[in-house]
Amino acid sequence: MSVTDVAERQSVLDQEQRYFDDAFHHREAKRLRQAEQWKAAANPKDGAALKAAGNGALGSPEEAVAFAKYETTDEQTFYVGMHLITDDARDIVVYPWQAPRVMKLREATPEAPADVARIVSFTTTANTIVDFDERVLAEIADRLSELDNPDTVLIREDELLNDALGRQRTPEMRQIVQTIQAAQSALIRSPRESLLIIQGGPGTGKTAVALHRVSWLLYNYSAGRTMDVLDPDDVLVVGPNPTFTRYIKQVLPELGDNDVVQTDVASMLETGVRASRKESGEVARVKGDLRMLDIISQGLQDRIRPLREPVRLKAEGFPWSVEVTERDVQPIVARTRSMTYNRGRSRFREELLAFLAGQATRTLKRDGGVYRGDTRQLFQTVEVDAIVERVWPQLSAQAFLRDLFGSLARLVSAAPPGFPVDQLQLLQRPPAGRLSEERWSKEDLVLLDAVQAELSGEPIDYAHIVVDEAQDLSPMQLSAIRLRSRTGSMTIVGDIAQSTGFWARDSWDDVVEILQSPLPVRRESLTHGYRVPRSVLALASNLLDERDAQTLPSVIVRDVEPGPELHEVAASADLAEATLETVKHHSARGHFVGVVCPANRREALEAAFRSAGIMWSDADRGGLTAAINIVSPPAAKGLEFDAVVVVDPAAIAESGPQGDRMLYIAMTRTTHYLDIVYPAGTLSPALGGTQPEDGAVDDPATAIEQSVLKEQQDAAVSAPADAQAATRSGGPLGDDPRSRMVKFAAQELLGQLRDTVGPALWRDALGEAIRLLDNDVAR
Ligand SMILES: Nc1ncnc2c1ncn2[C@@H]1O[C@H](COP(=O)(O)OP(=O)(O)OP(=O)(O)O)[C@@H](O)[C@H]1O
Repeated sequence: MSVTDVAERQSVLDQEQRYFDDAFHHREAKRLRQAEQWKAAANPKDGAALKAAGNGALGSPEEAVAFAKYETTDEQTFYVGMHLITDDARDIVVYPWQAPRVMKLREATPEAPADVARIVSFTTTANTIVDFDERVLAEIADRLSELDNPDTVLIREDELLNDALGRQRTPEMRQIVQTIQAAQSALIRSPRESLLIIQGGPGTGKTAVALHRVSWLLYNYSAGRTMDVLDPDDVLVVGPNPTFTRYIKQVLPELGDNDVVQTDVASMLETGVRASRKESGEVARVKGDLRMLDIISQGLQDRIRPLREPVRLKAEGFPWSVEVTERDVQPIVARTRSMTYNRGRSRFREELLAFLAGQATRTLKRDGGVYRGDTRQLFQTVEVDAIVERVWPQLSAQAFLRDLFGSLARLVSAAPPGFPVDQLQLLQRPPAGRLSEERWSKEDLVLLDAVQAELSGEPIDYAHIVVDEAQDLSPMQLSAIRLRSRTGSMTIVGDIAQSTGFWARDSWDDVVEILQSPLPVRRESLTHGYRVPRSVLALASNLLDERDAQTLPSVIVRDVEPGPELHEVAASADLAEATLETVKHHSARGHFVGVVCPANRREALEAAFRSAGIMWSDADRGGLTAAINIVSPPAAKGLEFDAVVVVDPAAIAESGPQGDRMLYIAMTRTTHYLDIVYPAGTLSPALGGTQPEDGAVDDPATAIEQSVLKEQQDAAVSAPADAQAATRSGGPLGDDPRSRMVKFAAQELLGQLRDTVGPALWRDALGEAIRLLDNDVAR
């Protein structure tokens, strides 16, 4: 850069810094005014409320006022920051990132600049600008017009984004406001009144988008902006488990949104109990089936019984009594049984009393007696309650479910026609001696919640619900979420190729159906991979079948060295030590490490860590509190680390019906380093292990590889000598001009492949290219 350039840059920087200082002055003056208002508030509670609101709206005094500036073709300027800043005349000095006008500006690209001419991004320390980067969209567009894949090039050149992605990971996810990409922005601000489903491969930013969308909604539906106000505590964010919730929980507060309810599916439920029982897969399947709703509903109806024996109730202070029979009770039950169970019960009691009062009045009239009080009080409460209890027993959700599971007859009677009896038998279990001793499973909690809703009506509902990692939810879990949605306005994010567990699915169709939103359904996808390095994704994608491979990110932003490292150990017994060495290597370099370890290896690994004096946190229990974290494969969902060590991949892959998907999830948690530690002879061919002896093709990824190999061999047999030389990889290439040309052409080809299709299809595509080439040469 010439001296003049440096001087010019400095002068621009000084000018921008003056703007920043001025904005800072306005923001801090407002903070002072607010502090005065809090002090002047009538009571401390009002003061605290004002303070909380003010803090959210202003951000921290340490924060830079802005992170970007947009100049439009008609010479308007928009400074953009985390929070709105106005001057004394109430003119806007800095726009908050969620402002609709700003979001539109941020979706400008060189190809579709709309009215954006120039974008300046600022790098700051507190409110001091240390650097800035400017992009003139028209100039970039000119440069890119020559290229086939401008989008990819642009992303690779985006220093701010690449810096953000290359930063060391921490135990908590961070906000990404400054680098939100155009496609992400479009989803963040898609209409509130919809059921939005976002599908995306690992690390495409689904969680980030979902959380920033919450912030966007809260800003754009805040008081003063609309009548249809969305309060923070009217938004629910549901994740798969408490570890995930802890991982994401700082993003919204960082964005200034403090009171959003963030939880996991089990904690969201109203049950009053904790899960302490584990179900087999087949029981879990039945318990997650939506037909359980019918069983619960009918099971409760079955608890309302006829009054088999007539009951005589003595009228106090009079020589007569009133008889209650099934004929008297039956019409009352018919009128009240469509209500929720508990409401129906209390209405039944009221109507029973009204019936008794009517009988008493009639008898008094007949006998010429006089009673000045309320005739309902002529009868003993305990006697009335005894009838109510016989007809309509009082039930808690736990008591009901225990009784239901304790009796096959009850289950059969409650089940809808055609429900297989063997499945009902799976539900049957002997009740514990006392209700407090009953042990409940995760699946039972969802049922208890559904019973609770049938007993006493729907739970607290929310105006907007975000569900992350939604691909694994059972129909009953989805139904529990639906119960909590006031209008059907929801954001559902996940990845079908990461769907595992008892309710693993291959499409979002049933999710849409079960959520039954009356609002328009929008299905969107995110296709750029921001987390997983190219080489890691290439390896992990071998685990996917062809359909799942279609969900892979089509543009991969991260391209880092070294690629995945495979560590073979001679004997199983050495696995823990080898893992320990790898972990030590990373922690010595300050990497945030996740060790994804299957259950069968856990004990030995922990013992090795203990005897080496290594501190670690158990992600399944506490959270990601240490620099080294041991994570079970299911708990790894949604998390990310600088370095991931996968222990015994074969054991992970064999852990369940979607074991390969589970291993894929484990491998794709890394932003940089991946180490796979495995006992000799156990690495699957998909990950580069040797073929099974009988040559059996037991996994579709291997099938793809084999078919390519075979095509290459066939081609080698039939093609002329020159073509054979060209198609075989041969030995390492030299540095002569011909070899350099070949290398260059190969790299070009590879680059084009990367930019065109996902890694799972690369080999196929190359195979096909070779076949076409052979045909050409043969002609
Ligand atoms: N525009 C962006 N700017 C900076 N960082 C980003 C951007 N988009 C995504 N990221 C980062 O990429 C990483 C992956 O994002 P995120 O966890 O939201 O992906 P995901 O699609 O939910 O992944 P998974 O399916 O594995 O759960 C995170 O660290 C996130 O902050």
